Amino acid sequence: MKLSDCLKALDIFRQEGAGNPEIDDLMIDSRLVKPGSLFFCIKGHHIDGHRFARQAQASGASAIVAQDAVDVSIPVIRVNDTHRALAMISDYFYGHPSHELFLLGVTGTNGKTTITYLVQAIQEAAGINTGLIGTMGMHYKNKSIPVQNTTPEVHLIHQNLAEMKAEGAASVVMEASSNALYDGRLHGCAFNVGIFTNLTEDHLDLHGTMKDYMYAKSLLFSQLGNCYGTGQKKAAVLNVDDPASEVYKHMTASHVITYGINHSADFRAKAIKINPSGTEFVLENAGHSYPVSMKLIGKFSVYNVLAALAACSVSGIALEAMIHTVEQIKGVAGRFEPVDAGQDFTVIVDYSHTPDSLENALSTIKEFARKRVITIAGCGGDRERGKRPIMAKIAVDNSDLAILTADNPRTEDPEQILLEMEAGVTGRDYRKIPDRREAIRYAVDEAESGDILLIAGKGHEDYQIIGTTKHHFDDREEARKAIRARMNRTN
Ligand SMILES: CC(=O)N[C@H]1[C@@H](OP(=O)(O)OP(=O)(O)OC[C@H]2O[C@@H](n3ccc(=O)[nH]c3=O)[C@H](O)[C@@H]2O)O[C@H](CO)[C@@H](O)[C@@H]1O[C@H](C)C(=O)N[C@@H](C)C(=O)N[C@H](CCC(=O)O)C(=O)O
Ligand SMILES: Nc1ncnc2c1ncn2[C@@H]1O[C@H](COP(=O)(O)OP(=O)(O)OP(=O)(O)O)[C@@H](O)[C@H]1O
Ligand SMILES: N[C@H](CCC[C@H](N)C(=O)O)C(=O)O
Ligand SMILES: [Mg+2]
Repeated sequence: MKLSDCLKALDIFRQEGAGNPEIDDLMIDSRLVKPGSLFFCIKGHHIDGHRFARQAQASGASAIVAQDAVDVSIPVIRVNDTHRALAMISDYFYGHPSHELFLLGVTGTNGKTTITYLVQAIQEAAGINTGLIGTMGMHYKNKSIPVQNTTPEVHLIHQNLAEMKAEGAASVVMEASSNALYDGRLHGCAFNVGIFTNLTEDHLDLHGTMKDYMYAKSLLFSQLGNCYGTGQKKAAVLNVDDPASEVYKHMTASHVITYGINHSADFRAKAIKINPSGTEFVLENAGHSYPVSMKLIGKFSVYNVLAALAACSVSGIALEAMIHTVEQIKGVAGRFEPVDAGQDFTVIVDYSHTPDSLENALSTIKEFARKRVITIAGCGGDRERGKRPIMAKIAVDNSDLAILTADNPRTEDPEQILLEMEAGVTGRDYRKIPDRREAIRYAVDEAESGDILLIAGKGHEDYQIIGTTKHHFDDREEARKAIRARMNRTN
């Protein structure tokens, strides 16, 4: 596409330097620039991308988009906000893919990934080809593309939506992280359905206060429903048991569908029974009751299923068919995933990396624990610090034995993170084992017949980030190795 065509996406800009080069792709990282790239200078959280304009030119960039002056000899498009221009140009460059897809976005502190998998499974079973974008990558048909972010950068979103559409997707379900909503990574995405899970403490390093965190998430709902009469169905799917829904309800111009357990809702679960191999409940919808018996475990899983059912009802899929699909789902990788290597105690790997999710995981376990509960927990480095003492307290107070350890210390000192966690622990005994591998071995060796060991925080992750290096590390593999080693010693 010619530069002048790309610029049709912008209403306000100024071109410095003559020329109308061909644009082959859109880039925000100078290290990835190729001949023909249009390079956008983004002011990031850490670095100002304008510093790399010359490097982009040296790598063959055709033109630059910048909000500040840059010293290059290729055409420069000056705009007020480069990131916004990136969103507008990407949407145009890739042919407005989100307008032709049934696009669902999921926001909330916990449950986003799980709900995207549920929605994809329900829609696929109903014959709606569905792509997925989220924490565990971008997936469509047999293709998987790894991601750096739960919600990728805006040009990657539009590019991948276009590819999914070209390969036959009718719908895409994606996670809308608060960081991404706030940073504008979802600008230009025409969502049909916005789903809200819950709002509890996380990411206050970026958002500052819970109120600002709540408003960042509201951006998904204010993007919905401003185009009546287009034939596009739109709905906000809100959790009535979370007070933030009351705010979001007023922020969307679209239809609202509610779900919940504690209050009256369009999709409501009652008579919930949790056991070690699944959960049963009665779904109430439009005056009818439907028994549900699923393999997913816990009250939080009931919330996720209600959200997915409510969201998929927008496409008109029959409720009985949706329930049938949900009942077949075995689980989502790293979310309450059992590890069975023939041991006589239970091991559960779970991606609970927030206070609320850890509390939920432990309260679910308590529903069926007959003997001791052993918990391994850590907190990520270069992430919100306020949650550290809270998570440590939850782990220690709700376990017979808690082991505090490292979880992606990144550029922070793991010992310092542990000290901040320990500040929240009062009066009860716990162990501190900074090396996560050692912590897992210790816990496995301590476990006795019938105990439950929860390894929290990393779920599906197959790495431990130390400094800026990703080392291979998988809680499920480590648990298996530790169990085998223990069995070999005792045999
Ligand atoms: C703190 C934060 O949000 N960072 C995101 C942000 O990067 P940044 O603002 O730090 O970028 P920067 O390093 O300052 O660089 C500025 C610009 O210079 C460019 N650059 C930089 C170096 C160079 O040599 N050449 C060059 O061109 C960069 O490509 C960038 O365009 O923009 C990048 C591109 O979109 C993101 O990948 C990056 O996510 C980092 C990896 C991250 O850890 N983000 C977390 C906090 C996050 O967003 N998490 C949420 C999930 C949360 C949840 O699920 O609960 C997510 O959606 O992933
Ligand atoms: N509805 C829910 N309410 C509270 N906790 C939940 C809920 N669903 C899942 N969890 C807990 O949160 C963990 C993470 O779940 P999931 O990956 O689905 O959330 P997420 O919102 O995608 O997280 P991330 O912000 O890292 O992308 C799970 O392992 C489980 O412990
Ligand atoms: N999406 C979350 C994932 C946290 C996972 C945990 N293992 C950690 O590294 O803190 C984040 O980026 O904050
Ligand atoms: Mg996720």
